[in-house]
Amino acid sequence: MPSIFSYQSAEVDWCEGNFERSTIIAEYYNTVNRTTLFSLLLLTPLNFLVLESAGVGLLLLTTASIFSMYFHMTLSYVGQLLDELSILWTLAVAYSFWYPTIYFPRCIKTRKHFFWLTGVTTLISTLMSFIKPAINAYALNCIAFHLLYLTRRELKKCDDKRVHRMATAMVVWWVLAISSWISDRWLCGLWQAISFPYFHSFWHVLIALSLLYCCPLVIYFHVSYEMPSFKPKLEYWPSDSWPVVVPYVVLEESHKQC
Ligand SMILES: CCCCCCCC/C=C\CCCCCCCC(=O)N[C@@H](CO)[C@H](O)/C=C/CCCCCCCCCCCCC
Ligand SMILES: [Ca+2]
Ligand SMILES: [Zn+2]
Repeated sequence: MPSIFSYQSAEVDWCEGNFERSTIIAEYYNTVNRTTLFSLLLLTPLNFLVLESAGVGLLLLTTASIFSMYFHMTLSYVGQLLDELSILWTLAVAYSFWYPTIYFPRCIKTRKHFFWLTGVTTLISTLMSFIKPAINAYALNCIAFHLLYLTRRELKKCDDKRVHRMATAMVVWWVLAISSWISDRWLCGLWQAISFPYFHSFWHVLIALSLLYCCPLVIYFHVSYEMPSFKPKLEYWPSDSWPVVVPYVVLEESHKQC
């Protein structure tokens, strides 16, 4: 019986061929393409200026990215669980810190109670994730649908064009990302037949781009709900008109918009 640390002991194997470009890296392109890390490096200084707690989220996202590299390098059972559980706990921390109070379930009165609810739910999910690891990634992807629902509700109340522009960019990149993820999972035979089994690599790039827009939006709504003495504004670096931009949040004098 192989050890849980052994190469290829994971339940999941992505479409890219194993050990084709290296003898120690199972899926070369899925391992070396680390856009998440690069985009986070860009986001870090910009977001820290606004919200100190964003640092925790960024640290967890960086950890998730490193575990994902380890997973694709080894395709081990431990690698798969580290990859999935680090995403689960990052989402849990993001929900506990930044989930708007107005969306709390009726029985939850304070953020402290919500923190406990998130903690217990995540702990139970962590234990359940060992039962059938192959379905964990599907469950994690479903969380994006809840984020889509929240975004839709927020956009209905908000007429700031910059917020709508950023949310559109986030959703467009996410649609492309999830299409690539599903293509790699379900249509691998087809991609191998045309010698192009790299859609999981595209997923890494595209989900990182979606997160690049998601993080400032999360901060924007957090500040507008929980820090009423500030008015957040979404900006793009170096300027709005550039084709490639880094989005970030600035705080102006209080005058609530959304
Ligand atoms: C100020 C900071 C705010 C941070 C809030 C953002 C919280 C997002 C938390 C985690 C997302 C990490 C996603 C990176 C995944 C990289 C690893 C990976 O590719 N793993 C795969 C295997 O290698 C695995 O199969 C993938 C599993 C599915 C992950 C699904 C994550 C959904 C996250 C939702 C993204 C938001 C985009 C907006 C949607 C409208
Ligand atoms: Ca593979
Ligand atoms: Zn991956």
